[in-house]
Amino acid sequence: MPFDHGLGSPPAAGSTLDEVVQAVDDDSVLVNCAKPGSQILTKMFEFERVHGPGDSQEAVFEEVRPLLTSLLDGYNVCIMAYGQTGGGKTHTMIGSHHDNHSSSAARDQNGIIPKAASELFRLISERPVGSHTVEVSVLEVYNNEVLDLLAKDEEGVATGVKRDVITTATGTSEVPCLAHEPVCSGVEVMGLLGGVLRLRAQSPTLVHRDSSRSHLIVTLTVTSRSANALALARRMQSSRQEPPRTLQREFWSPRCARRATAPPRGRPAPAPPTPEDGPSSPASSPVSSPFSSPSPSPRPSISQEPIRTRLQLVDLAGSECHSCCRHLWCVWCRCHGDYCVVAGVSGVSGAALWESSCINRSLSALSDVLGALAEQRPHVPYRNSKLTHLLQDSIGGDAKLLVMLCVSPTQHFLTESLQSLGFGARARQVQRGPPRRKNTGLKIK
Ligand SMILES: Nc1ncnc2c1ncn2[C@@H]1O[C@H](COP(=O)(O)OP(=O)(O)OP(=O)(O)O)[C@@H](O)[C@H]1O
Repeated sequence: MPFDHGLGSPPAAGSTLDEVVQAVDDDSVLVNCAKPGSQILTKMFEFERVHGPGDSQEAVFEEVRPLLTSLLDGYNVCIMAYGQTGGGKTHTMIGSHHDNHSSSAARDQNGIIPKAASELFRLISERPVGSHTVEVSVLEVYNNEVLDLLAKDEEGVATGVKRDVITTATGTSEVPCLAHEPVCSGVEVMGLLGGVLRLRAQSPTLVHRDSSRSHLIVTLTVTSRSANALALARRMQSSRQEPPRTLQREFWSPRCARRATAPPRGRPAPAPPTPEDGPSSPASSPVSSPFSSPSPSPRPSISQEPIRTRLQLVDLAGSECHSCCRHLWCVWCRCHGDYCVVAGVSGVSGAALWESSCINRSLSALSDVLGALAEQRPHVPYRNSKLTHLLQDSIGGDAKLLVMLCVSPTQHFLTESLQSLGFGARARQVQRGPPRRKNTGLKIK
């Protein structure tokens, strides 16, 4: 990584002496350090897949691709990047050309979010027209506050509106009033994201000039409608009959409902609602309905209700060990809890220190949650931070979860790399139930 050689004296060209973290094969990382005057450290970590510095963004995305099929097959999916500041999380999740994701050079450098968004719409294009609709929401967790980056003020400008996280009656976490934007292509997703990324908190750290000081959570919510419901909708369209007005309420999002009556330019109109979309039966509707005719119609069933699945893409803020504890055997939790506050003596102070402390506390809370889940403790402290409360359903729930660890190979960042690898090892110990598929009746062709 560029910052690896930005501190201290750069190693001679081609030198690997400074590299103490190595990808030894497809699934193993070897940490091998013989620092003069200290004990030799040799430690092996195993993961599902390990990529070296030479691997392209496309190669990394290949790990993610199958999860998008899972998303359309009814699973929730969460992909998060974890690692020290400057370690390559934003590069991995978004890419290094934030502004223009569509030129071919930029496409090579695109990260998981733009690639996943276009792959998702490619997969949707292979399914029956109108069977899937997608909405995007963007949240930032900054200084332990949740900001809705798509929410607009009265003048229609996105400014980042503070939101709450609540636990619903069913025990899941939810953000009331969260803004969702309907999207129809990967380019549209990145256009929206490009517009709001400028709101994301950024400031320099000791090792990274453009460090993101907040956690970013981009969520693509897919609403899928079964083949039966679609067939019925088409029959209605071909007979040019209007659906009963009351049924329009059954779209889950008010924005979708608006779109059903007036689709924006360039977007296909969604299929009209069907009786199976909602609980109101034609008999109870005061409006004369085509479905009250004696002609046979598909029986309402669970499989005909729209289902929602969520793809959460998380670019975590970078963990940061300050120089007060930057030595080989530093215990990582010391600089990820309250101890961080004393790091002011190392040159970080005021707002930057507070930011840093909030980031480290929330990452510490994330690690605590993983620890509680790994040890199958009866209480999992999700609510100790907004980050873990928000991600509760993905970390401990029924989602397919992929954690991407971004580590530096150099000795200078050994402490941080060991900490990140330890976090990954802990995440692997978590034994959850198998990911749960939504709406078993949904048949996807
Ligand atoms: N694999 C890589 N190949 C080329 N450049 C990279 C790679 N990883 C990171 N970089 C570059 O290194 C710099 C830091 O990366 P990035 O912004 O992704 O770090 P980060 O982990 O998100 O940091 P922070 O947590 O401080 O925001 C960027 O300029 C990025 O383009």
